[in-house]
Amino acid sequence: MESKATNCDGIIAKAPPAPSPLRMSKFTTAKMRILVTGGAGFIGSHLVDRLMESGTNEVIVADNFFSGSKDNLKRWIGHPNFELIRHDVTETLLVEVDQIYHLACPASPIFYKYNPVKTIKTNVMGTLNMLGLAKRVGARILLTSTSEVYGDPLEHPQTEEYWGNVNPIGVRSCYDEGKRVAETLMFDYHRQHGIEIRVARIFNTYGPRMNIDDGRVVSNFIAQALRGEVMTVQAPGTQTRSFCYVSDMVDGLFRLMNGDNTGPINLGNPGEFTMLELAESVKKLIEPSATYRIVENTPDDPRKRKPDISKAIKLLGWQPKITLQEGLPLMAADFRERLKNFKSSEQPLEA
Ligand SMILES: NC(=O)c1ccc[n+]([C@@H]2O[C@H](COP(=O)([O-])OP(=O)(O)OC[C@H]3O[C@@H](n4cnc5c(N)ncnc54)[C@H](O)[C@@H]3O)[C@@H](O)[C@H]2O)c1
Ligand SMILES: O=C(O)[C@H]1O[C@H](OP(=O)(O)OP(=O)(O)OC[C@H]2O[C@@H](n3ccc(=O)[nH]c3=O)[C@H](O)[C@@H]2O)[C@H](O)[C@@H](O)[C@@H]1O
Repeated sequence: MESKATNCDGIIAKAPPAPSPLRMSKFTTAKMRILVTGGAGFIGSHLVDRLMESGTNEVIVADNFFSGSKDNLKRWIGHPNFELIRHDVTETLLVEVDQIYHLACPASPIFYKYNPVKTIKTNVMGTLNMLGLAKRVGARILLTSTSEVYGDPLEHPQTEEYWGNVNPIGVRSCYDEGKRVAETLMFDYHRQHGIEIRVARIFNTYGPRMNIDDGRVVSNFIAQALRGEVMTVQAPGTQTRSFCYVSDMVDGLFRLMNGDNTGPINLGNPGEFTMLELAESVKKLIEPSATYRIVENTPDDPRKRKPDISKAIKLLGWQPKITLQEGLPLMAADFRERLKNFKSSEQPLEA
């Protein structure tokens, strides 16, 4: 079967490995079989919901539960179309699938800096293993790369043509450079072996189900505001980010996987806010009594970030629908519920 996908240079790659004979049979009633690595995490579990709710897929999640949790998937455990495998992507995995969404990688800076060597292994060996699987079974593979490939950007907003400004030896490099190598591997497998690839560059995404102690800014501010703690704005507070609500992100990933373009494609919400503005929004929309203070920042924190999403609009017909003003209260409702449950499960211990 000829690959219709064009790569970033507009070049049509050689034909991909053939999918299984079952998949090619016009008599098959089999559902599309989809592997989601990192499917127990924040974005992954929302993606699993979307794939399972369609009713036309079998979904296999492979996750080592480093930053994800079975809780995120509890509504699907036991469903005949769903399988959950405890698996570390730095090891090989042999499963017969048609599509692979490769998300496995800790995403919060606190988590990815915890064991930086493991983060690099996850990005490099994990992506190699998933590409090897894609090659063996003829599956299409999508990598969730990141806006961090642009580093501390010298161009603003960031287009896909920008090559980035990344410190190769800093404390964020395990993630930033790891994802850059993962992208390189995707395109080399595409050019050399004809693998059908899709590369999404995701910009800061937030929403229900983020870990309450995830450490990223939106979850930190909301959890702090709801717990009556002071919000920690890292200096100088004028650094910017563009925040995308998770349902919009899942829709973008789905369109990219099922469209004809390899990417890389920026997926994010172009609305740009300083961290001080974010703290003010949390105060206004969620907890009027909330306060903030400026605290020390970490090295190499990008000073500004905003996606140019012209390609996603043109090639995927995609753009985010949910504004930060709409998304923050939706996330806060989920956090309120979970903090309440946490408190009530703590009570017997205190008694
Ligand atoms: N959320 C964002 O703002 C954002 C932005 C850019 C890119 N991304 C990318 O999207 C993906 C998902 O991010 P998220 O926010 O859901 O993070 P997350 O930490 O909630 O999810 C990552 C999942 O991968 C699993 N995992 C980590 N290392 C693994 C390994 N070696 N083997 C198997 N499983 C492993 C974790 O247990 C977790 O379930 C990541 O690849 C991340 O780099 C996210
Ligand atoms: O979107 C991306 O591409 C990447 O964004 C994140 O990186 P970062 O933007 O640094 O995410 P946060 O930790 O949420 O920090 C955002 C900003 O908030 C600030 N911050 C963070 C936490 C906090 O408590 N207070 C605070 O002001 C940080 O200094 C930073 O300027 C993560 O690296 C990845 O999830 C993802 O790949």
